Amino acid sequence: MSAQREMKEKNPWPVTIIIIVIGVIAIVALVTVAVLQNMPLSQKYKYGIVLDAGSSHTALYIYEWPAEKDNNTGRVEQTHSCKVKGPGISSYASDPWKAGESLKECMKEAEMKVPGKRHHETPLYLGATAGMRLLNMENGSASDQVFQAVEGALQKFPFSFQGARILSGQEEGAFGWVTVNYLDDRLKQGLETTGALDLGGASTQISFVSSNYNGSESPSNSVTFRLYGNNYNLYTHSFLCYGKDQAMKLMLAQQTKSGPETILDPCFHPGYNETKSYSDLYNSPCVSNRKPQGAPATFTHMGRGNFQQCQEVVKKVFDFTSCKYSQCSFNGVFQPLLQGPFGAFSAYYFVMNFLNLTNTSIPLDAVRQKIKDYCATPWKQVMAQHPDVKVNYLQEYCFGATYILTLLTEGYNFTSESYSNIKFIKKIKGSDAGWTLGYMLNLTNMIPAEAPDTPPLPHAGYVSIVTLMAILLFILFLVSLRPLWRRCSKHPRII
Ligand SMILES: Nc1ncnc2c1ncn2[C@@H]1O[C@H](COP(=O)(O)OP(=O)(O)OP(=O)(O)O)[C@@H](O)[C@H]1O
Repeated sequence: MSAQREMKEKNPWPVTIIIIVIGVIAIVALVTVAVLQNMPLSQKYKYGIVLDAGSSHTALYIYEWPAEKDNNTGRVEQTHSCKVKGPGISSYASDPWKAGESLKECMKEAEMKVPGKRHHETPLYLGATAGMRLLNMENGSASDQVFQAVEGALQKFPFSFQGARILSGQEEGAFGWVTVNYLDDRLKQGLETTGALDLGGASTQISFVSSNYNGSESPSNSVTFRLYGNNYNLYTHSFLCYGKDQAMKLMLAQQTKSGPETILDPCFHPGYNETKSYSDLYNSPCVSNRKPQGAPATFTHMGRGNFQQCQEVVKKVFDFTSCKYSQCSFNGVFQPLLQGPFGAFSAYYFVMNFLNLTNTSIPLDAVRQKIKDYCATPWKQVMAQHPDVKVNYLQEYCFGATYILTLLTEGYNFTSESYSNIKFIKKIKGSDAGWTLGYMLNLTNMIPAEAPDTPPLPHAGYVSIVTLMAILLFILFLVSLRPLWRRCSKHPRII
């Protein structure tokens, strides 16, 4: 009986198996905890809405980011955009309530897109750009009334409305630059930044960091940022009246100085023939003081389709005669030496994309030739080739492309070499390039001034080390049981 008990006590296998099972369970539990610990709890998101009230139209953007990465390094993404039907809010000066009405459809869409339980905490901003800047210059009370109407309409929605205001040209340029560099991940990583070129309807912005600009020359062009622990001294300038639509008015004003009844415009296709009103052409503060005395009510706008002549007329809208700084772009505005890559968006993209010219490795001479051929194409043929393109856009691509090329090369001094540093872009990683994202990131303090503390090990490294250590400990434990194994193998089992 006692010999039998001794035999039972000396059989170590059940104990060993139990130890192995417990050990395996312990390893699995440890690794599971390590994997789960650092995972986002449940995917909760926060939202922000920005309305870009531009001169030509208003667009609504919804941004989304993981709630636990709020105020940190979480990637903010555009999840939805809505183009407001009709013109920009500045066009409703004589019917301000319609400006508010116009936003309702997109706002209702936003109500559907943002989860109901997040509505009240979702900030809603409206930023107006050059159209409202011009209206405000021209008629301050009309601009106030438009804002009242817009604010009244937006307050009726369940979001956290943070106000409607006009952005300065400097803000528009700087936030466009923040957007591009945030989306490209250049800020967090402290990489060389990308300059931003924005061509709107009524203004155009150029923003970039140049190592030979510290803000001392022409300080009004300087914006400083401290982002993720890096200091940036940004050069930025917004040219009011040099957006695509207002620049066209400047160009047409050049050709109608003497109040003619007909103009043969080199920037429009041969065969183009439209009757236009002088008061519509001269209705903006960019040209109103140039309206020819005694001009007839209308003029016949005919196309000639000549790129070189168009370029000559376009050049005349820039003033290259005076510069009180070490160097200027145009109109006496300081500009440091161009540096680094550039992202060109809004109308830069629309126009160059239409002409299949977004590839900037195409030599400038070939670009010119393509625009030349396009401008010379008869208007009837252009319309027949592009039945799906809105005529309002279609008629302006010849002027648009000539203006873009002239602005870049003569205005900003891009050369045949530096032209290839430009990338014509619409979106970066699914988000539209423009000032809206940078504006929201700034107002929600989403980009920290200092680099956030990062854990000493990345999550994958942490999990690997925990797994490895657990396996090693288990092997050590098994090795420590060696005397038991030996006993087991030296004494054959007695039955
Ligand atoms: N698909 C398109 N093809 C050609 N031109 C377009 C297209 N879409 C918009 N545009 C034009 O491009 C220009 C710039 O448009 P965008 O919406 O960026 O300017 P905006 O915000 O209205 O102007 P601003 O920023 O000066 O207030 C406008 O003249 C607009 O009419």
